[in-house]
Amino acid sequence: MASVLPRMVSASDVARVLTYADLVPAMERTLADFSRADGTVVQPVRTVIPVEQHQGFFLVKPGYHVAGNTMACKLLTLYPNNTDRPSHQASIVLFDATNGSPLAVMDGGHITDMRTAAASAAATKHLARDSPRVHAILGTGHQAYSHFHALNHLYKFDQVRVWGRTQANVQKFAAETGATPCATVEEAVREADIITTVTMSRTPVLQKDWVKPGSHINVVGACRPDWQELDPELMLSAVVYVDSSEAAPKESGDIILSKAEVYGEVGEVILGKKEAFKDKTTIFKSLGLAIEDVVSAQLVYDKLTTS
Ligand SMILES: NC(=O)C1=CN([C@@H]2O[C@H](COP(=O)(O)OP(=O)(O)OC[C@H]3O[C@@H](n4cnc5c(N)ncnc54)[C@H](O)[C@@H]3O)[C@@H](O)[C@H]2O)C=CC1
Ligand SMILES: O=C(O)C1=NCCCC1
Repeated sequence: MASVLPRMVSASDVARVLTYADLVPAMERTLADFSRADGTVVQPVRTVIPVEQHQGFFLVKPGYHVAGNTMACKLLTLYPNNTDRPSHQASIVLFDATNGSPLAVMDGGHITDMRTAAASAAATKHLARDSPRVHAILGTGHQAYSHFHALNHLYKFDQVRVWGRTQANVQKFAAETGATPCATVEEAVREADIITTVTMSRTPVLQKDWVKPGSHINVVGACRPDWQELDPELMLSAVVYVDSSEAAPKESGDIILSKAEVYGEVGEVILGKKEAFKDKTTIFKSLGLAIEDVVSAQLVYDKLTTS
């Protein structure tokens, strides 16, 4: 058979068909499937190549969802100093797992934003106390916007607060979303029920003393072994959940440098294998699973080919 060229899928194609209504339950199932550890998901810890000459990183993330017969690889660059383009740029190649043919080459930026936020929403659903009233977002970049929308999809908050290190960006985010702008992290997180850290910081931005006991914290930034977003005392005082207990001790500076114990994977909580300690302060340390990209890419492809 002659080779067939894969379909090109743009960011606007993705934005047209991908919704949190589909993605939050899909990521909930995917986190659980990953934690089955029975071969349902085949996924190595990602390869990260430092591009030292340009202060960047090149990440390669392949995954195969056996039960879903879905296979893809995300190629992602992380250039924290970019100013004229996004700090994270990605392409996802989706394959037909039956015969190995490439089906599509997709823009991976919007998928990364949305699937990360949907995974945090799924974790929050299982780890946060019921009826949270205040959500505090630290950071004003792509993930700040996607987490604002994904968490709003799940809950009706009385108030969403935002803090960022650049006040102009805080004001812009507030004007665009209706969130309450905050001048300091302490002001943003005071009495918050849910806190989401989505910064590119390499040193802690969130201190233990500012956090209400019993809150839930999604820690989404700091994907390098020497980067942190949280005060080590906060890490040590909370119950720490991760997406992958294989990747976390290799990749998460918040875990490695604080020496915090990982209680379990959020997927194990969803499966009922581990407890959700909702009465305690809970942390979901997200590093991002390749299988989240695989399942999201297949969802986009299915929607585009059936609509
Ligand atoms: N866990 C996961 O699956 C994923 C995690 N991420 C991580 O989430 C974080 C946010 O990603 P994006 O929103 O796409 O990036 P972005 O570049 O769009 O936004 C980064 C934000 O961090 C802020 N920032 C930079 N340095 C800071 C510092 N020293 N202190 C406080 N704030 C600082 C910037 O002002 C900006 O608001 C990054 O750390 C990124 O690597 C991104 C994608 C997936
Ligand atoms: O899974 C991803 O995609 C990412 N994870 C950590 C930060 C870079 C993007």
